[in-house]
Amino acid sequence: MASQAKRLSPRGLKDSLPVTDEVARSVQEGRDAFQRALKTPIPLIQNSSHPGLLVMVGPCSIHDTAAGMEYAQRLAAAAKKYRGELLIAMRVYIEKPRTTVGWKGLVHDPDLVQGEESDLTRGLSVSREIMLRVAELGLPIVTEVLSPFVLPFIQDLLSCGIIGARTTESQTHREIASDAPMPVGFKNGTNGTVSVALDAIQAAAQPHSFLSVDDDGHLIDHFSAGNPDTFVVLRGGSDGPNYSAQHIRQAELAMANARQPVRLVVDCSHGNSMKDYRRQPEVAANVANQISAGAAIAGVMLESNINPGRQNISPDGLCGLQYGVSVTDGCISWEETERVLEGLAASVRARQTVPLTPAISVPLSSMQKTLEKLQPSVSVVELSG
Ligand SMILES: O=C[C@H](O)[C@H](O)COP(=O)(O)O
Ligand SMILES: C=C(OP(=O)(O)O)C(=O)O
Repeated sequence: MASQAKRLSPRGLKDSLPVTDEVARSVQEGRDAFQRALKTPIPLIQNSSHPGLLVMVGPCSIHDTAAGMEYAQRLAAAAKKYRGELLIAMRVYIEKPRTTVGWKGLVHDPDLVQGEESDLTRGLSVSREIMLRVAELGLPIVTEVLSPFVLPFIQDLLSCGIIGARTTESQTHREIASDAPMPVGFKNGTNGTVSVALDAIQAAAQPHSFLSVDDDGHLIDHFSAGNPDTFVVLRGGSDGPNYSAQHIRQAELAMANARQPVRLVVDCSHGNSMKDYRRQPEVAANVANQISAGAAIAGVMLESNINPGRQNISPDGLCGLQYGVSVTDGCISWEETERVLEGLAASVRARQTVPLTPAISVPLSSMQKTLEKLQPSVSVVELSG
């Protein structure tokens, strides 16, 4: 028998777990940094105003908030170490879209009771709480935007939203993206079709009238302004991976044909790793090579956890599980993640040491103008001799 419905309001939860001014500032800085990272390609000369390569990294899903926080602390240190080269954001995924059925994430089932009646009210609260604690570390948060009813409880803590492969074609999700106060990435479809993500970014850029939920939990007739800060995430699909240089060029061309700015992120997991987490470093290394050679890739996504692999949910709930191991898709270990981050940072450095000697002779004044347009912090000086 269904239990008695409880009334929930985003305002009630936000009042019990409020953001401080410092957290609000840090979330806004994360949103701005994402915007800048997407707007212009990683510069060929070091430029302090560009935040570097976007790296969205973290567990496939959060099921144990203590392990999630331990991961966040490690990642916050890495984010500091690579500041200026990598813009690191943590995947704090609290909802999981399932191909058929399965655990739907911390929001829906915080006690891992799968199939039995779960405590969604507690799920919302522990999900907001871990996001708040991660944001307090100064780490930008990225999550999949799945339920339109969950988003108002956590939106103020997000620096970026992702619409997953199973919902990129959904009008509801495109409407939500059109109203989001942050950049939103659309994944290609599960079968590998990129055109649906391109359709989505065009739809999300437009204003929409749609039903939404306000802070008091009431349905409202809402009007969105349209979101120009969207991007495509290439995640591969059932027809194989789509991260090769050829795939990147095809995607760039498709975006240009759709009159969209080229903003591409490669997901090293899912279809691109052929669902084998151990392949993610190989995908990341390939992407790193492309980045050092100047490819128009704004960022990468990685599924990573404290310990490698995955495990099935045990009937004993959290007590029956190995610490720091995913209960959804397999993840690379923290040690492997450190190696991948170093490789990505090295690719940004390599891109920025490409010799700038022009192959043809151009007048100094015109070269100076072009360079200053591309890199406002650079000045060209004439050398004698
Ligand atoms: O990223 C996670 C999974 O790929 C996604 O939730 C689908 O999982 P499933 O096919 O195991 O249901
Ligand atoms: C579900 C996910 O990805 P996708 O939508 O690409 O399957 C994910 O990144 O957790």
